[in-house]
Amino acid sequence: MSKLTLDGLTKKFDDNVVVDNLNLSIEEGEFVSLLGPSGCGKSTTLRMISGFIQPNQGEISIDGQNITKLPPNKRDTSLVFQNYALFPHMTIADNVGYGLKMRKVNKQEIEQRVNDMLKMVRLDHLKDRFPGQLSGGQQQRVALARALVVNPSVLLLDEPLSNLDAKLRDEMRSEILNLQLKFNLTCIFVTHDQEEALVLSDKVVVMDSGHIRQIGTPREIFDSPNSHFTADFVGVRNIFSGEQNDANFNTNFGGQFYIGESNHQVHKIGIRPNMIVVNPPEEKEYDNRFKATVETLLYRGTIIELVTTLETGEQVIVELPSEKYKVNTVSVGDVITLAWETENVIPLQG
Ligand SMILES: Nc1ncnc2c1ncn2[C@@H]1O[C@H](COP(=O)(O)OP(=O)(O)OP(=O)(O)O)[C@@H](O)[C@H]1O
Repeated sequence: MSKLTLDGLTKKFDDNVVVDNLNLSIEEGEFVSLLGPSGCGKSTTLRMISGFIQPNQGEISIDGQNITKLPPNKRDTSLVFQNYALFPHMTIADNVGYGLKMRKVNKQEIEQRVNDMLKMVRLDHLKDRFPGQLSGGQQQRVALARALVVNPSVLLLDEPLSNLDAKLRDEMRSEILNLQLKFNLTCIFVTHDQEEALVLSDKVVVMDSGHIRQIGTPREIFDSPNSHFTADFVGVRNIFSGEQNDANFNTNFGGQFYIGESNHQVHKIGIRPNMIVVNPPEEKEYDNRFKATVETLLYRGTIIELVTTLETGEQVIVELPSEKYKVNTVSVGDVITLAWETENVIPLQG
């Protein structure tokens, strides 16, 4: 039996359907990310699971028990918010112990569990402070401790890292993963950041306009996005529309790319910018080799980004590793050769 099941979950605000007939099963100990752009219904889904929003239709079950109508405090879930949502006039220890107090756990046990949890997130030395006296990263660790101290069956995380700077975000990611493994937690993590979803998750659920577009392991989502939407979301910046003709793909611009045999008709293809080779040696064979003019060049630290145009008019974005292509190897206006292997072409269903 799955730990958590969403069955036909639907939420409307007035006439606006923001979550549309969502079906999803999550296994015990699984870390699942809901990944999608702002407004696609991720937070609404999480709030329905936690009980803060009632669905119009559908059912939510934990361990096979229908919890759809239960109030938040009767569900075995904890929600961690993006803005921490700590109680400003309570000490850190009281914040962490709040859920236990509400559950009428005795004082001595509360103290013990709060201390243990604060040690776990390395904040026991700050337990008498107030939230305003802590940094953003520390406050987020308190919020995590507060969520975990009640031993939830399912931990719900709503963009918990988006207010933190890059370095702290990395640290918190590891912290969350360590805690998840330690407690074998079932986690649902909402994010619009593809890297975060890929790093943390066992399973990624890509959402668009209230619908699930794709479910897969991080590797499946990254290597084999099934649609234009998912491909675009995970960094496949070159997507061409057109028609397949045997092993070739004729783009709407009139270019012809070799894509090899395919089991089904392909109407779009994608190629990652880092999979395109610039000025390969003449003797090296590629299925696809085209002349292109460099339109813009952007130095982005570890990579150099080129926007180029093929003779047939397709725009092709290329990312070159900076260490390999020194300054002035390629300049704006240059006509260069682009090449890519057929195996790096991603067929898209739509
Ligand atoms: N209480 C509400 N009343 C009316 N519309 C709402 C309400 N809450 C959310 N919405 C709308 O529902 C849609 C989905 O919102 P939701 O917060 O679930 O998206 P999201 O994917 O989590 O986006 P974000 O990352 O920006 O939070 C949006 O169009 C939003 O404006």
